[in-house]
Amino acid sequence: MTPVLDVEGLAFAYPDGHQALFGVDLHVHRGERVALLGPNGAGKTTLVLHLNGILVAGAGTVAVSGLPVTKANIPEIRRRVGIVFQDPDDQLFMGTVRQDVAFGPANLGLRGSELDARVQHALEQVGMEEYADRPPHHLSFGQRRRVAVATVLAMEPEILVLDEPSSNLDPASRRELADILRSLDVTVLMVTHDLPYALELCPRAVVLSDGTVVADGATYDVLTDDALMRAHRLELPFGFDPRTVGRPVTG
Ligand SMILES: Nc1ncnc2c1ncn2[C@@H]1O[C@H](COP(=O)(O)OP(=O)(O)OP(=O)(O)O)[C@@H](O)[C@H]1O
Repeated sequence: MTPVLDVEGLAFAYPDGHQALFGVDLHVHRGERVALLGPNGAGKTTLVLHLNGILVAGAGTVAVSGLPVTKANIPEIRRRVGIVFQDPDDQLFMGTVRQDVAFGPANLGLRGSELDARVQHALEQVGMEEYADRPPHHLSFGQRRRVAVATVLAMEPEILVLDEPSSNLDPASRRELADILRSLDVTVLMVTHDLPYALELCPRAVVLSDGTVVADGATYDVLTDDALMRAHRLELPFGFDPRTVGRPVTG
């Protein structure tokens, strides 16, 4: 089966010459939830920005369900790969929640009842249907993050990429978002420094360090590999022990 995400030998240097990625390989299959871990400056954001063509590979290839990420394919790639950025305010700019969620599918040409149904479904998936007519800037941060997820889900992406989805959420909102993400029938790639969240949500973790994949395996195995964790500046929160929590439940 073709992986939904196929990254092969991806290397990239920024225009100032800083080499951020060195031959990264990453293959993700449909329905997987994968945590992308690594210390500050490891290259996680740089990798993610290649997945929908914001950055273009210096060397190597990126393909989504077999379609290469190239300039010519960018409109279709952006439909297939939805990125939820860390700050929801980067993604919400219309007068109402409904308008924000409708923006992407309307750009794809959806109209009328088809568009309404798409918006309604996306809002239901994140439990925000009651807020459809509210201005996004009147919502709490956690509610805005959920709406940002809905704007991406409304595009019916093949891969949902989330950058630090648990940041700035209170414990209840954090858990609610985890429940939402678990309930979705979509492939998830989640960049996070929140290692308990990675363990809770993602059966698989990939560790990037200095632009290279240094580990790719079961999240539990990664987080309990003390030497690996120390070598790549990955620290569990005080008092958190994966051994007492166990492995994430699949599905
Ligand atoms: N526009 C840029 N120009 C030059 N170098 C950059 C640019 N953006 C990022 N870098 C460098 O590329 C490397 C990888 O950065 P990147 O933001 O991808 O890391 P990250 O793993 O996402 O880090 P963090 O966890 O802090 O968000 C870093 O050394 C960073 O300083």
